[in-house]
Amino acid sequence: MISQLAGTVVTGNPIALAAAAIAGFFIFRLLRNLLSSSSLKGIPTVGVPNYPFGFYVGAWNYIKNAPALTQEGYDKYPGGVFKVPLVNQWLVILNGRELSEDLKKAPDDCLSMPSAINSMLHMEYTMGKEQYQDPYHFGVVRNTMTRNIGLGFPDMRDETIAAFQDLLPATDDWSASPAMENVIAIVSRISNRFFVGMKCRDPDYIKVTSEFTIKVTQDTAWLHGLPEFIKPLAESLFGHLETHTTAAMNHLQPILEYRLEMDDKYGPNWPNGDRPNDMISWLIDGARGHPMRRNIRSLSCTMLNVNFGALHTITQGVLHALYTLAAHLQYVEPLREEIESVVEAEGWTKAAIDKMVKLDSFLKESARYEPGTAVNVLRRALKDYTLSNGVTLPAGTLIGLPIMAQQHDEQIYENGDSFDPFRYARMKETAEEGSNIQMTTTSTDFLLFGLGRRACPGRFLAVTELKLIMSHILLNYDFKVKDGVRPDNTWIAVAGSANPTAEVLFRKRR
Ligand code: HEM
Repeated sequence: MISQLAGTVVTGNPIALAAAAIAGFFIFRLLRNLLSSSSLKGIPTVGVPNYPFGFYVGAWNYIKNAPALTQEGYDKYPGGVFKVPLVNQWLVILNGRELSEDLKKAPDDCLSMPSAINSMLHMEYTMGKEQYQDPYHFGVVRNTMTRNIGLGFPDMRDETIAAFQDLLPATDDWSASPAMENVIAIVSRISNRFFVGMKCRDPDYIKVTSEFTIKVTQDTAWLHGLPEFIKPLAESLFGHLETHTTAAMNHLQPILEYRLEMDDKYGPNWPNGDRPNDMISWLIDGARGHPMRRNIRSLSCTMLNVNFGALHTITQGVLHALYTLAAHLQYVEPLREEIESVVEAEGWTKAAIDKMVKLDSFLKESARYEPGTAVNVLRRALKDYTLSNGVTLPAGTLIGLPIMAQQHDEQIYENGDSFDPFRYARMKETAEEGSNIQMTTTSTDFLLFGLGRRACPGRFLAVTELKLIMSHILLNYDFKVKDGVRPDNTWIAVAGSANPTAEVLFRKRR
């Protein structure tokens, strides 16, 4: 059969050529999976039937049931490791605090975060090749942006009020709001007020930034199924990167041209201190002396990437918290009381937001309980790496931590399977002076923002925005979900999402 097919291929029959290419592709993948599975053979497998092509059946099972299968591996191998099949590779999951510490301590040239993220998000096709090769904006987010949150706070508060007025006007009677659509637009308005000033009021710009964020996640899903050599072509034919970069350039070109011209003349010290203190200026600072970064196209694409980091994640955080609160209205009053008394004493300042301990606890518990992913803190072994339990991960292995199972573990959290909104506020009351219990603190018990040197640098902005948005909702609206039932999350493989189509009912607070 194979020799017949080979013969027809040689004579140039196009159908046979296509069939041979597809067969070759699957044979190549099967061999690759068999080879990589032999190098991981000491590591137990979860969810894969023991017959030829079982890998693919297992990968399909994992797409449908990742949270349950990850939990199964966590329960079966406490403190150990196990592997699950993704469509194109194995994912090795490290259970428990000690192995999480191993991952945290490992240097980047052993366990690499960018390499792991690229293979999951296909960054070069979905977010731009230069963003993957030269992610200088990570440093800008970590340093300049984070230092400026306090200064930007009054604008972000102003934008919170304006965005809610425009997108969710408070009405006397109940009215239903498509939660995800409105929340992503509100998050984009507030974040972009901080990133680009009043440009955030341009609805088309907000549409471009929000759509880019959604498209990266959508394109990532279908690119997973394609062989490497087809991806550039597929993305240029069907993908979003070029369209959204051009759209962002159309919006940002006049602003960027002016800023670059002034930068040529004065550098960072404009006359009268008139230089806007925003993401565009901070990126230009990071791009000075680097022609590949310092041009309209690259800066526009970087702005989209900064938006991607912020919008999807903060939107998910707000939606999970909002759905949970709307289905558990008994927590509304204690939160309102705290917010009102803090604001009465301090006004609307960043320091006041930092003092909202119950709100912080509620949001952290919401993220502990519903982290929105079954596995995170992804890394790829760049060389063979031996864990503290003696297991060696061969070079090339993709690894991650079982955030959902670990954050629900009753050995780590008392009643870890129950939602307890003020658990962290209580911990803070009894903790020693200076203990870091707030949401921005990363640890092996709270993995939402990752771990170690690669932990999310945007988390201080994220938590500020989450608190701004939730405190605004709590003080200005009554809200509920239909029948009082929390809308179900949706899942594809390890990626969960707060329900994308649910409606929340709002009215002016009575
Ligand atoms: C609730 C909101 C957010 C969540 C849950 C979140 C989560 C994460 C996680 C899990 C990582 C990987 C950490 C690791 O593997 O150890 C990460 C990295 C990163 N995040 Fe966030 N993030 C959020 C908001 C933001 C915001 C607002 C920004 C920027 C404005 C941002 C920018 C970044 C960047 C640049 C990295 C890469 C850091 C590096 O590799 O050095 N994130 N984030």
